[in-house]
Amino acid sequence: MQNTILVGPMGAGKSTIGRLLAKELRLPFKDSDKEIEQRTGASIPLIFDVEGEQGFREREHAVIADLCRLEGLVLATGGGAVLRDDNRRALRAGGRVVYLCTSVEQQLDRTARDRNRPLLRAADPEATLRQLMAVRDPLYRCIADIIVETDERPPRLVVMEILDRLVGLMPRESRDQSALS
Ligand SMILES: Nc1ncnc2c1ncn2[C@@H]1O[C@H](COP(=O)(O)OP(=O)(O)OP(=O)(O)O)[C@@H](O)[C@H]1O
Ligand SMILES: O=C(O)C1=C[C@@H](O)[C@@H](O)[C@H](O)C1
Ligand SMILES: [Mg+2]
Repeated sequence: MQNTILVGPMGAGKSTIGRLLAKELRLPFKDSDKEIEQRTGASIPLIFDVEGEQGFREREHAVIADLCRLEGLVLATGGGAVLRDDNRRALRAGGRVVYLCTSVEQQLDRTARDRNRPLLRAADPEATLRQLMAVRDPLYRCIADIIVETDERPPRLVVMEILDRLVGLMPRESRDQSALS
C-alpha cells in the first residue's frame, strides 16, 4: 500500500493533519522531524546549534530515505525536506504527495508561540518565511499529486478534503499520459 506524504512550509499543519489523517485511514503515522529527534536523542534546535543546518539536513536525508522505503504510512515531513533533489526523488517515489498550502500570514500566526523552529529565531520571522516560501513553493508544487489549501480551514476540514481528493486520484502514469495527449 502506498504512503501518503505531507509536504509544505512550517505551520502548514503537516504534523497536525498527518496525525488526524492516519487515524482516519487507520494507518501508522510517522513524522520525519520526530524521527530525527528520536534517532539523535536531541531536539531540533539543539541539532541546529551543535551541527548547524547542514548537519540537520544530513540527518533529515537519512530519515526521509528510510521512511520512504516503508509502506502504508502517513508521513509528515519537515518544511525543508524538499530542498535536496535526492529527497524530492525519494518522496515522489515513496507515495502520494500532498502539498498543504498556507499563506505566510497564517504561518506566522500558527508558529508565533512555538520556539522549536530554529529558522524562525530570526530578527524578522516574516521576512524569513517569505524568503523560504519563494524558494520552496515551486519545489512543493513540482512533487505534489494534490495541493490543498489550509488557510482559515480547521484541520478536520482539511483532512476531509484530502480523503476526498485521494479517492479521486488517478494512478500517476494515467495522469502523466493524459497531460501529454
Ligand atoms: N488548519 C489549521 N487551522 C488552524 N491551526 C492549525 C491548522 N493546522 C495546524 N494548525 C496549528 O498550527 C500549529 C503548527 O502546526 P504543525 O506543527 O502541524 O505544522 P507543521 O506543518 O508540522 O510545521 P513544521 O514544518 O514546523 O513541522 C499547531 O499549533 C497547530 O495546532
Ligand atoms: O522549514 C524548515 O526548514 C524546517 C521545518 C521544520 O519542520 C524542521 O524540519 C526544522 O525546524 C526546519
Ligand atoms: Mg511538523
